[in-house]
Amino acid sequence: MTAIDKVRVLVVGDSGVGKTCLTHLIANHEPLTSPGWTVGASVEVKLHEYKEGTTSQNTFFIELWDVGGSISHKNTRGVFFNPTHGIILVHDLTNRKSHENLQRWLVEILNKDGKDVLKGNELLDIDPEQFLGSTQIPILVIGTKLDMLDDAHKQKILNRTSVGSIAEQCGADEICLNCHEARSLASGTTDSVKLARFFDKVIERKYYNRETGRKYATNYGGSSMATGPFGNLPVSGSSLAPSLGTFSYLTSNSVTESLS
Ligand SMILES: Nc1nc2c(ncn2[C@@H]2O[C@H](COP(=O)(O)OP(=O)(O)OP(=O)(O)O)[C@@H](O)[C@H]2O)c(=O)[nH]1
Repeated sequence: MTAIDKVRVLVVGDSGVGKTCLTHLIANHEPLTSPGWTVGASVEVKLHEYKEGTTSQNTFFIELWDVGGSISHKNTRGVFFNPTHGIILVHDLTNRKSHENLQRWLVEILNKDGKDVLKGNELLDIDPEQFLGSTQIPILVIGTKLDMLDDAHKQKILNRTSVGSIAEQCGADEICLNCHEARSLASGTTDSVKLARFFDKVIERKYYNRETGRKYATNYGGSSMATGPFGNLPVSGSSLAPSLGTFSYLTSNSVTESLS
């Protein structure tokens, strides 16, 4: 019998940047071309192999919380931010403003009352490195709609360094992709490796002792139940692969919590 630990990753960014398409691609390995507008938050779940191929390999649930980006829900979406074990900051490569706004998203998540960094509605000049220092929450920056750039612009983006970008300021990796293309995150690609490394970091921060590298003990009540993303779920234990069938509704259907 087995129990599977979970981490909660927020997927945030302005409305329309492609968070729902991206979340679907990460969780299902296939594109979603006609997403609905997200009201509140929708959750997709995937199984991730921590440090795959090493002696430390272990299976975890990753909950991907796709938080609706509409400004009209700004005052209420804070309910989705706790706890936060990792953050995926999403921007649209064809919309520079959506990249500039990522700093606001960080402020909103990490400093919910905006104290010291917001003056009225204006963002004061903050240093994300210092701002993040105490939290050490792993961050990944993803630029979407790569397919909508002309070749010259695409090359420029793919060849640019992260100097001065929010990714550099946060010490984060950066991925640029087309969410409508399954191959964008196909296993073995550089971007899929970056994504796996990010999930490993999130898991490590929550479940592993930094000094010893050992996993903290987790204590579950029933040995025939796994703590699933939305509560306890029966697990067949002898092999993980068959149990995936039991969980398939979690990965194929989104759960939407409406705030309105
Ligand atoms: N061409 C192209 N279109 C994309 C890509 N990613 C998303 N889109 C499109 O962008 C639009 C918005 O995508 P969503 O995933 O709903 O965006 P969102 O960030 O979840 O939006 P909210 O729910 O309002 O927060 C949809 O029409 C998507 O099909 C991409 O990589 N390339």
